[in-house]
Formats: sequence, C-alpha cells, structure tokens
Amino acid sequence: MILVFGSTGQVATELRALLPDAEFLGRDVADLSDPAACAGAIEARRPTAVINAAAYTAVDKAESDEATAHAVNGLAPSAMAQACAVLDIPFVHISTDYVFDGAGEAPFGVDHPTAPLGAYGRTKLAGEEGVRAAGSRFAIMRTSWVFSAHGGNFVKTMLRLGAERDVLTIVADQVGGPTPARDIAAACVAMAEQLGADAAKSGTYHFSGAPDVSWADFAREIFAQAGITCTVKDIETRDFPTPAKRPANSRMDCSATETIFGIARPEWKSGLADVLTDLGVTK
Ligand SMILES: NC(=O)C1=CN([C@@H]2O[C@H](COP(=O)(O)OP(=O)(O)OC[C@H]3O[C@@H](n4cnc5c(N)ncnc54)[C@H](OP(=O)(O)O)[C@@H]3O)[C@@H](O)[C@H]2O)C=CC1
Ligand SMILES: Cc1cn([C@H]2C[C@H](O)[C@@H](COP(=O)(O)OP(=O)(O)O[C@H]3O[C@@H](C)C(=O)[C@@H](O)[C@H]3O)O2)c(=O)[nH]c1=O
Repeated sequence: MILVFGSTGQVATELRALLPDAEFLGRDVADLSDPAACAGAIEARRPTAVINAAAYTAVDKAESDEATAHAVNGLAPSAMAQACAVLDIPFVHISTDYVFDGAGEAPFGVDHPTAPLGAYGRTKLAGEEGVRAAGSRFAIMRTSWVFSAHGGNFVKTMLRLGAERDVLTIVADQVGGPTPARDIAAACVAMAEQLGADAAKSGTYHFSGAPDVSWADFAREIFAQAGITCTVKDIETRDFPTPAKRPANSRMDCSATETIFGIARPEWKSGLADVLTDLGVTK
C-alpha cells in the first residue's frame, strides 16, 4: 500500500486518480506541524512507499510565519524520510525552484548551489537537506509553477481576474516552467516504483513543464486558450511588490529525470488545455 501525505492539494488530488488503493492522510489525520506524528503514521501503517504531497505553500504568508512553515516543510519531511529509511521503502518528496536565487538565465542544474530568497524556499531547502541526510531510497523532485483544476494556482487566479478586468499587469522578468499537477503525480508514482527496484536512483531531480516562459506570457496563453479578451501588460518585479522575493530565473535542467527515470518534461500548453476542459472553460 502506498501512503500519501496530503489529501486536498493540487498534487494529492491528481494522485488520488492514479492511486485508487493508496491511503491519503489529510491534515486531520497527520498534521505536518507535528513531525513525530508523521513518522508515527508511517511506522504504524508500514506502507510499500510514501509520497509527500503536503506542504506549506503560501509563499508570502511564510515570511511572517516561518516557524510553522519550517515545521511543515523542513522538519516533517525529514521525519518521514527517516521512518522510510528504517523500513527501506521509497520516499518521494516534492521541492521547489524557490530554493535557488534566480540569478542568470541558464537552467539550474540539480547540483547548483542553493540560495533561497525567502522563507518558503528556506524551509523547503531544510526539508531537502533532512531527506538527503536520511538516505535510503528517496527522490526529491524539484518542480515549479504548479497548476491544476483543483485548489489555488496562477491559472485559476488569471481566470478570475481576467473575467473581471480589461487589462492586467503581470511580471515579465520572472521566467520558469509551468507544470501540470497531473504530470507531477504521474512522475511521483513512476519514481516510487523505480526506487523500489533500484535504490541507486536515489537523489535530487528537476521536473518542470516546457517551454520556459514568463508569468506574463503564461497569462497570455491562459487567456488565449480560455477565449478571454483581457490585455496583459508586461511589468517588472519591482512594480509588483510582495512580502516574499521571488527568483527571476526559475529555469531548471530536467535532463537527469529523463536519463535516470525516463520521464520527459511535460508540455504545459497541452496540460493547460486539459485543465481548462476539466474546469468547463473550454470543451
Ligand atoms: N504550488 C506550486 O506552485 C508549487 C508547489 N511545489 C511543491 O509541490 C508540492 C505539492 O504542492 P501543491 O499540491 O501545489 O500544494 P497545495 O497548496 O495545493 O496543497 C498543499 C497541501 O498541503 C496541506 N498542508 C498544509 N499544511 C499542512 C499541515 N500542517 N498538515 C497537513 N497538511 C498540510 C494542505 O492541506 P489543507 O488543504 O488542509 O490546507 C494542502 O492539501 C509541495 O511540496 C509544494 O511545496 C513546488 C513548486 C511549485
Ligand atoms: C495575481 C498577479 C500575480 N503577479 C505575479 C506575482 C508573482 O511574481 C507571479 C506568480 O504569482 P503567484 O502568487 O501565483 O506565485 P507564487 O505563489 O509565488 O508561486 C510559487 O508557488 C510556490 C508554492 C512555488 O513553489 C513556486 O514554484 C511558484 O509556483 O505573478 C502579477 O505580476 N500580477 C498579478 O495580477
């Protein structure tokens, strides 16, 4: 039995469709602000693999609530990884492009030095470090700009704002790969299966949608596909002040994921078309 931490989030919801026999632990059963309880949930169930799809994802809120974000994103995944290491079962953990500082324009390699700009990235990096320290059969999958028909995400924000306004100002100097949650879920399952057969595949990997794009151009494609006549005006990051600093460059080199696991970067435009159909925006 595969055990999934998370129940209602974007990736957890997509995992549910792929894994009808898995057990999903929501916050009511396993609160990630209690890391020992998360480890205990694994020890009690003795699953064949664990996927962690829960996290503190409120990037701006984390700036003023870093202690909670650190428990959820840093300490809980570390405790889960240790419990999985004892059982020698695969542990798939999801991390983020926000562990990088966003400098330059080249895609970040998996071994590129990390330097998070904000609290969310710092706490996710702490989780990565704990998972790597626990060892055993693990994959840390760094992904970016996740979207789906469920939960909150940039696509749904744009659909809402685009219906209300004629013009939107969107940052054009942050570039990255929008990634469908459905593809992340499929990649998590494939990684868990392959890690079960070969512990040597353990490590840190990148998985983001292609091609890389700015938030402004992502918004333009959302409106084009959705048939919404809202004009997107390019702005710079400094013109859209937020509590958390975000990386300008979120491009990630995903080649190891393809070489080691045979998983290619998903095309986000077709994933977007699927999401708009699921939402009933298009047929
Ligand atoms: N969203 C994005 O753009 C990106 C996400 N990621 C990573 O991908 C993974 C999945 O993200 P995504 O599906 O988008 O996340 P969501 O924000 O959609 O869902 C996060 C889930 O975590 C749960 N959660 C939050 N705090 C706790 C807690 N204390 N105890 C138990 N559960 C908790 C939430 O539960 P509840 O519904 O009860 O609040 C929610 O179901 C995460 O590791 C995230 O860091 C990486 C890059 C980009
Ligand atoms: C709504 C809006 C946003 N923006 C900008 C702000 C920001 O730079 C960008 C995206 O906004 P969001 O708040 O959706 O982005 P954010 O919540 O920072 O998204 C991040 O979430 C975490 C969990 C991750 O791990 C990252 O990969 C990334 O997906 O768009 C505008 O320029 N204009 C707007 O009207």
